Amino acid sequence: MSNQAIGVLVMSYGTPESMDGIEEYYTHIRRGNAPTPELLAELSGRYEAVVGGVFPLRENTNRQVAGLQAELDRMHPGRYVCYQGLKHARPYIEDGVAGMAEDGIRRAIGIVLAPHYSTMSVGSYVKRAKERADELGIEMTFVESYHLHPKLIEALVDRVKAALEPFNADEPVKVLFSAHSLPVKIREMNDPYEQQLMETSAAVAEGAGVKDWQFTWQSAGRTREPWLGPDILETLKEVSSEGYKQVLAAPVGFVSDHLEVLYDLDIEAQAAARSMDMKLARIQMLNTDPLYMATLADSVLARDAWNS
Ligand SMILES: CC1=C(CCC(=O)O)c2cc3nc(cc4[nH]c(cc5[nH]c(cc1n2)c(C)c5CCC(=O)O)c(CCC(=O)O)c4C)C(CCC(=O)O)=C3C
Ligand SMILES: [Fe+2]
Repeated sequence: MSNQAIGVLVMSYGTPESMDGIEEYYTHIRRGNAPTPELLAELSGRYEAVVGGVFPLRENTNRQVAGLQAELDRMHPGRYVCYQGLKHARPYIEDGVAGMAEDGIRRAIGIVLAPHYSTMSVGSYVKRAKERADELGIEMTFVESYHLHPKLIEALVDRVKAALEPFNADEPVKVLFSAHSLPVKIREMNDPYEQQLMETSAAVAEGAGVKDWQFTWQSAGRTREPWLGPDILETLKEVSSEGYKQVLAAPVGFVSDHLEVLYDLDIEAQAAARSMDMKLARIQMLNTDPLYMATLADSVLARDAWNS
């Protein structure tokens, strides 16, 4: 059975389904190596602190996939069918590709719910999808990044402006753009991740009229190898020692409310800022912002080589 529709594999990091699923999830992230009891307890503690039985990334990813489908239907009724594929949870990336094959899809486009390309992030999603698609005879192309898409920048500019409003306008505010750290070894691979993040940050700062900003990393992994820094906790100390009392966190490397934002920023960084007597606010995440949904849809259409 052949299906003329174009499959759209929407890929995201994935999150456990419940507290009981954290060990399996963490084992998958660690490539099959079960975490030590200490590591497991530490991660479970972070989820417990924010979610209380709900894992917001799952709902948000579901809503983003539905939002993209609706936007594609509006632009090209009936041409595209979205499937979900997660990196570390079910439905896995391979399950999403298999679902397309079951429906008779022969041609597909892959896109990741993360704007910036790294071989260690988007590159690994693409590799897994492509391997399964090759096995199943699906012709597949990929959106690699969309970090400077004008609608993405506009959505982030709106959020920075809105989040700056409640600050005291007579005192300086430091804007800290941030993203998930990666192992320092990406620098040897000529990886575009850092440059793309700097480009997004500079474009958003310019659009929002922000002059006083810097980029910082967050959420480095718990491994022995060195990760990109400085971490936001160090940067907050530095900014405090320079005399700042007001800071806005703009985690432009993420598109959804999830652990790295709700714990690492809203609980951990917030506590650090409070201890230094600084006011720390955060921009709202994109989630299903119509401008973000349009960014994804535009990027899919631009990759549709079969569109005559
Ligand atoms: C680049 C990047 C993004 C952004 C791009 C993208 O979205 O893809 C991202 C997002 C996310 N990372 C997340 C969670 C975790 N990441 C971990 C560990 C790791 N992340 C890495 C990279 C990234 N991660 C890497 C290189 C590791 C080390 C292990 C490995 O080499 O793979 C660990 C293990 C424990 C720890 O180290 O903290 C957890 C729990 C969640 C979901 C939160 C939720 O459930 O709400 C999200 C959205
Ligand atoms: Fe991560």
